[in-house]
Amino acid sequence: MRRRSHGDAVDGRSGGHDRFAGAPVSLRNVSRLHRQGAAKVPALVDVTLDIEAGESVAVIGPSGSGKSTLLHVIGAMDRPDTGSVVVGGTRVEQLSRRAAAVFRRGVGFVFQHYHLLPQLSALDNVVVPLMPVQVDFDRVRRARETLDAVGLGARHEARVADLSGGEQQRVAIARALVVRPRLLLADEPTGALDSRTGDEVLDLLAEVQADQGMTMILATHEAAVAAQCSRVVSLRDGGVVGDHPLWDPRPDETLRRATGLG
Ligand SMILES: Nc1ncnc2c1ncn2[C@@H]1O[C@H](COP(=O)(O)OP(=O)(O)OP(=O)(O)O)[C@@H](O)[C@H]1O
Repeated sequence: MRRRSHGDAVDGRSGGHDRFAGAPVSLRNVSRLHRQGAAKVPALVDVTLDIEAGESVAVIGPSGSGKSTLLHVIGAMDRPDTGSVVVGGTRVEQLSRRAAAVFRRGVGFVFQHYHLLPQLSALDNVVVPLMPVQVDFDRVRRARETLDAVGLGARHEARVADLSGGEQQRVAIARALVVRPRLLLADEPTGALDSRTGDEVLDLLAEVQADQGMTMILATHEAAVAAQCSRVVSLRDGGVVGDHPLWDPRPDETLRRATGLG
């Protein structure tokens, strides 16, 4: 895996490396029932999970096992029916709508389908998350530096619709990083990419996570993607059925043994 030097900061401050603390994440007995017409679908069932500050955790499981719902309740995009979600000392499930919106501004989200504004430039997309907040720095400068850090130095002014899938995902990662998140949530971040481009995006995510020290939670159903993280949590039918560190220097092997995937 490529590693950037520590002097090559991603966070947009000049003057070298600027690592900041990740947020610990703690879920206690979290359940979430989705309604589908008359039916009730248990998306999360009594999930208890502790993630340390700065950990990188893959959440794996088959389609419908609750991976996205888990990320959504951690990131205040959805609210559990029961249980508690604490992120960096904040009781997320108790936040008002307004407070949840403020909380989300400090979380980096990366989605499978990028969720960018396609008619705007790469630069404008990265500036957008900084617009609602009072800042004492130059937004455009920080956005430019963040795009440079994800390898898009030459594409600032390009319309997102004209970029390749891999470039679009890099813009989405820059958009997530520009707020200097203490928590990065990535939902199938390589799901729409070919394997080579997907590997490059994964390398980038692993690099920024290691450089900046934020907590990262990455949902995937691919063993090779999960192997980029230091711990794998397996979900099935909304419940945690496995939780393994990936300590082996051959993570694919460890993952296969630990989870039966791959
Ligand atoms: N907004 C929603 N309304 C109704 N049902 C939902 C909603 N979101 C998720 N579900 C259901 O909850 C269950 C868990 O879905 P979730 O998307 O969290 O799983 P997943 O593991 O991320 O799946 P995939 O890998 O296919 O994205 C599924 O049965 C899904 O159909």
